[in-house]
Amino acid sequence: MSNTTTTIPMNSSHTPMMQQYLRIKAEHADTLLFYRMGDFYELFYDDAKRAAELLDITLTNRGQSAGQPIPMAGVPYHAAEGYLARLLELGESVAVCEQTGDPATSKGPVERQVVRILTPGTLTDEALLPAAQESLLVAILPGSPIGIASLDMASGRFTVLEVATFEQLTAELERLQPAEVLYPETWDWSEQQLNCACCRRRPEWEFEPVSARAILLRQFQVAHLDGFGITHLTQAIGAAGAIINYVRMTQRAALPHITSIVAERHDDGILLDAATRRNLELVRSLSGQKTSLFDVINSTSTAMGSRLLQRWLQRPLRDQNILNQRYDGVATLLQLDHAQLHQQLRQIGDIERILTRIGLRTARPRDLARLRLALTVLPEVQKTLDHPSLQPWRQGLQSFPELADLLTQAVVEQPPLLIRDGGVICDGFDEELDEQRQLAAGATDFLQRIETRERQRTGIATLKIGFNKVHGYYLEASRAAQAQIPADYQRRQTLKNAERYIIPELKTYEDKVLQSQSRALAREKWLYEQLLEQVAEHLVALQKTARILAEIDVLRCFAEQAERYQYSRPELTQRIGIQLTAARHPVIERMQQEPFIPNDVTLSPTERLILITGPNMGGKSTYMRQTALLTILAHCGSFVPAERAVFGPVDRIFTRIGASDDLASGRSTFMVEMTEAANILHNATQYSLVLMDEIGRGTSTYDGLALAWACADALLNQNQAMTLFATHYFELTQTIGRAPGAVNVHVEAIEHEDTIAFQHQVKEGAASRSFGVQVAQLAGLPLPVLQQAKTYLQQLEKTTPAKTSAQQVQPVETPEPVAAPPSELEQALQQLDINQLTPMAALNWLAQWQRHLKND
Ligand SMILES: Nc1ncnc2c1ncn2[C@@H]1O[C@H](COP(=O)(O)OP(=O)(O)OP(=O)(O)O)[C@@H](O)[C@H]1O
Repeated sequence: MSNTTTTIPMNSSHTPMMQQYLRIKAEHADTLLFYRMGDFYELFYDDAKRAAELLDITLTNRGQSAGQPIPMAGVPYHAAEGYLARLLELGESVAVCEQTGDPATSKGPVERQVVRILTPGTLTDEALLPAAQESLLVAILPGSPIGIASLDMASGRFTVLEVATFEQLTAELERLQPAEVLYPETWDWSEQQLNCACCRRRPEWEFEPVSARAILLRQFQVAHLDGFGITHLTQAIGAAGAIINYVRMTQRAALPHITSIVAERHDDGILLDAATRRNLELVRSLSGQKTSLFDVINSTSTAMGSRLLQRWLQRPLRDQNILNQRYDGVATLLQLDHAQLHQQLRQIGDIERILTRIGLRTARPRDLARLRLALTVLPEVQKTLDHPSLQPWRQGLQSFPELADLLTQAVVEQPPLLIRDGGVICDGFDEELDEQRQLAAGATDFLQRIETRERQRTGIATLKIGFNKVHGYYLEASRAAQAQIPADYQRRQTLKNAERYIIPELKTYEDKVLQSQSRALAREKWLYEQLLEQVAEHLVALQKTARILAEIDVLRCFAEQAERYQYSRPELTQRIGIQLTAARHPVIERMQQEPFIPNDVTLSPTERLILITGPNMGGKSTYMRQTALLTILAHCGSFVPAERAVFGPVDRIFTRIGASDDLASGRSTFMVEMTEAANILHNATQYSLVLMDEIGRGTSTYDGLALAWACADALLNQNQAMTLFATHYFELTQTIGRAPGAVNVHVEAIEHEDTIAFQHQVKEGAASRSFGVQVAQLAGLPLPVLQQAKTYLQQLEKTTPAKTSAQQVQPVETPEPVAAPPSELEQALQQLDINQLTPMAALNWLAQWQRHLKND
């Protein structure tokens, strides 16, 4: 965010223009001011220095004012969009100040006004917005509860929710990834805490719930907010009011495209905390490469579909009815010609954002041409979707034949970029426009006749009529033809090789041409505005259609993925648990050359903690992550990469994966690890899926082991969560791994002549060792170091056998809740039916056991 404090004294010794500039700048102290001067936007003083630095443009001086040189930098008006886009991407905001007065009639500097303020979270211009991503404006009202409102200005989607804690707020911010955050000025959170490059403190009163309510009532033109189901969300209403206030201030226009507000409940979706979202790389990969879940499954046909897919992945739903409806949709689309639907949707394009620009009356001619194409394709889409299980979507899809006709009649096939240049409205659409155009064209014809006539009169074959802004129409002849110039020609301009002349007749027609041209342009502009008004009358219905099309686009993408990669339809049940048969990791299976080995997962109340051991690189993390990713995919409505997948209710997914220092906030690897673990232990329930990867490894062996043990125990016996627990502490396989409700599994590896081959197959039972040294060898650790490590390992195994055998961990006291697992002998004894036992059989039984124990 910029801090452009202009250090210029306001005094009357400035030139009149600088006085005007400084007056306007004073009202926009914290934004860059683009001040229109002719064909340029100029920036002055500190703004100029900042823009020159950020945009790498030349910093110059524009004379002096008040005895001081004025630093200045400028960008050409026609190329402004590119520069604006860069500034906004850097988190800057820009106030655009245009000339609003008529230079011809102005005394002193022409009148200027700020017509719009562009901020990262309030963009609607196609050129300034990333197509595939939302740019959300979020407002936060801290308190109890915390109110959150978010607006996607470019589509008009406006939502509110309330959360109880700051952790939940952080999780929501991680989900929303706002482009800009507003919060009360008295609140002291930093940009880093808010996870946003552009944070703005706004006056407290803008968040005041009573006046915020009044603002919303006015915006939606309703008497109360009951219809939106948000009446009780006082804090969220405060935040929503602040958003409308801010957007009105920046747009300086009505906001007709914001027609409703939706209340989200924090727990409607599977809750994912901030760390989990990052760790699972749902829509962004940690490395910044294109390998997030979204990247691999996104095959949507429209940008609005791609943005919706990201929203769904960020907020998996819990409502099984909606999910089943989506599965039905995907299953049906699989049967239909979804390639054809893809083609149709591609033609429909990003109408969601076009509609917003129509609402704001900033739509450009090509927006209307694209909307026209979309409306023409719509009946075909309706036909494609004519199927009973697609009714939930098909029903809401309207077609707009009259509007399509209107746009066909009104707008030319390939309109120019801007209405300013004319040529947008079709001939025959409006009589008056036709008349003006004919006049302009007639006069042009006349000019051509003059040209032919004068060529004949003078005998100069190259004589031609031209036009420029300074001299108007002129006759141009080459220097060589000077001798043939008649006496009634008046010389106007001398060029290197030519002379330009006027004759009185030319001037008369010049006026006619210019007048009729400018009248035609004015009429065209007026007609265009009328056209926008007419389309805007259907805005609400069109927006609804756009929303449905975006959903269809995502479901079609799910169908395509399911078909291409053999995904299957998930089954949902009310019984707690997750069962996956032959499940695959949706990202890794596509990224790597080697075939992916599918694995099963069974989580249920009786097998609720799976303790995973095995060598480094064996596939433990992959196994855990794929379970979470499949759960998320299924709860978006997608099919999943597994032969069979059954999900009971899931309320949250927690992960404690990977080790990263959070140096920015001064937390070490171990501290981050423990903070995340604490969050899990406080919040996980029996419906939660918990992934714990090598907890405790950030500290000393015994501390780590003790912590891992205690965490696993709590998850198993207190939280009773569905837990996947990967560890290198083999001791746990003998303790926790044998407790009721827990199972040991291991990933296989085969050791061969000092090296190791990974099977990536998850099997029952515990692994025996880690193969750390062998994996280090694969990683290319120098041979002498490896040999040394092997020697140390042998020594350690002799002197500190605690690392390798279960009995050796006895000194570590078993925590209370873990029942010591019955030994084989105890189990056999329990099962023995004494009443059925003869003395001889009893003796035999004893002897058998003694032999068995001696052999061991
Ligand atoms: N089921 C599988 N099929 C094929 N390849 C797999 C499978 N699982 C894992 N891999 C491959 O093995 C690599 C290592 O897997 P992963 O990171 O899950 O191992 P790990 O056991 O968690 O290792 P560490 O203990 O070092 O963290 C993966 O990047 C992937 O390339």
